[in-house]
Amino acid sequence: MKVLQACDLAVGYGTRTVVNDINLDALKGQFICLLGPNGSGKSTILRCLAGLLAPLRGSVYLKGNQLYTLGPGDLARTMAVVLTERLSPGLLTAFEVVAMGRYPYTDFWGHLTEKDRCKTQEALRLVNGENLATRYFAELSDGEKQKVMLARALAQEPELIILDEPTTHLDVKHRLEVMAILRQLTREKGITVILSLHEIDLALKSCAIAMLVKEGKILACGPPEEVLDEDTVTELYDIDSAYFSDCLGGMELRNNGGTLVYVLGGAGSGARVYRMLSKHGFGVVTGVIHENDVDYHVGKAIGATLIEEQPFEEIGDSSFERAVELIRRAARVIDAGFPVGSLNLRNLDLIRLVLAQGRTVYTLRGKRETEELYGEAGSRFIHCHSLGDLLEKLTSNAHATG
Ligand SMILES: Nc1ncnc2c1ncn2[C@@H]1O[C@H](COP(=O)(O)OP(=O)(O)OP(=O)(O)O)[C@@H](O)[C@H]1O
Repeated sequence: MKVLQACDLAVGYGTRTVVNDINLDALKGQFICLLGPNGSGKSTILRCLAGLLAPLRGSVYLKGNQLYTLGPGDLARTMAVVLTERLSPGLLTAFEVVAMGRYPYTDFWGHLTEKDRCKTQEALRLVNGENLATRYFAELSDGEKQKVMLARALAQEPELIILDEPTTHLDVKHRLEVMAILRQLTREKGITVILSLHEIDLALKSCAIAMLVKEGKILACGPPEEVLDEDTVTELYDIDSAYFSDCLGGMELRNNGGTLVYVLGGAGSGARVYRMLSKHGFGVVTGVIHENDVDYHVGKAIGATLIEEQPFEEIGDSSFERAVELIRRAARVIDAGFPVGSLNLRNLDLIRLVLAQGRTVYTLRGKRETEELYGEAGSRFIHCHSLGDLLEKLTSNAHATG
């Protein structure tokens, strides 16, 4: 069932069109997210879908009816809107603010019936905010206020909720909590949610449909798994200092080179080392790494030089020889403590080769483990007990010749 429909919509202010050609079918229980750079027009679209701004062209239908023909009561019983503007409700408690959401159902004087009180309590429960009921709204934190505003929208018992940047100013816990609540509402209560977000990873993990807005038009609209690929995200935000990995579902800051460090990683042991090195201005080379390894994807996302091997293949001669060449050029070599199996045994040979040349290898393994893996040569490593320790040793003059 289509709850909200936008047909050939153009939105803007006065004579200025902000976004053109918007078409959207929002179905019952669907979670839809608008993504785009600052000023691209997400809020303007949401205001228009919410009936707060008249379209420049085209139409919006709410359950089949032209939005602008509906009276405020009908509208409020179907749609709730949570915008970014902060509410200043004087000395009202959170319960009283949530109860304001009952206005489509109360009498002229706004008297709350027992049912209204129950619905208000229920809305607070749905956002895990029962403990906030008696506190003054003005004294709540941003995250708590956001939950209360969401509860107020729920108290309206709407079929559709429109939210503008509901995760802004929230810490990671509250951000995830708000998204989890919204997702639960779509699944369990069949409420349709349309919101704008700045976090691509949250959109990817929560929404059924992502609408990408840029420079006056809709760049793409569809399941985020399909529309949020590396090239589209780069185009959407004009990013060149970071890279979006659709496999990892997040951004990585680009490695800008510097002293070249060769990292032998695998199975996630390399990822945190790459990030730390990249952050501190080192250039990262890594391998031999299998193309299905998480370290491969992180390495690729930060722009490290990769020496890769086919998934589930033993390390072949050509990748081994390339690794030997790049290790020779690297100023430092790090053994990130990767698990050793039949497919990556030759990475141990690479390390043995470096040791045989009289060079230093920094390792995150314990002494006993290096002795087990490398025999006598195991005593020639520089052991680092943490990433901080590794960084200190890498940068200290004592080991500058690495
Ligand atoms: N009331 C207004 N009158 C005129 N122009 C406006 C008004 N509100 C916003 N704009 C302009 O419309 C454009 C789109 O703004 P909008 O707030 O919709 O973008 P947004 O994608 O939500 O941005 P952000 O991510 O920064 O919140 C901007 O150029 C903005 O300056």
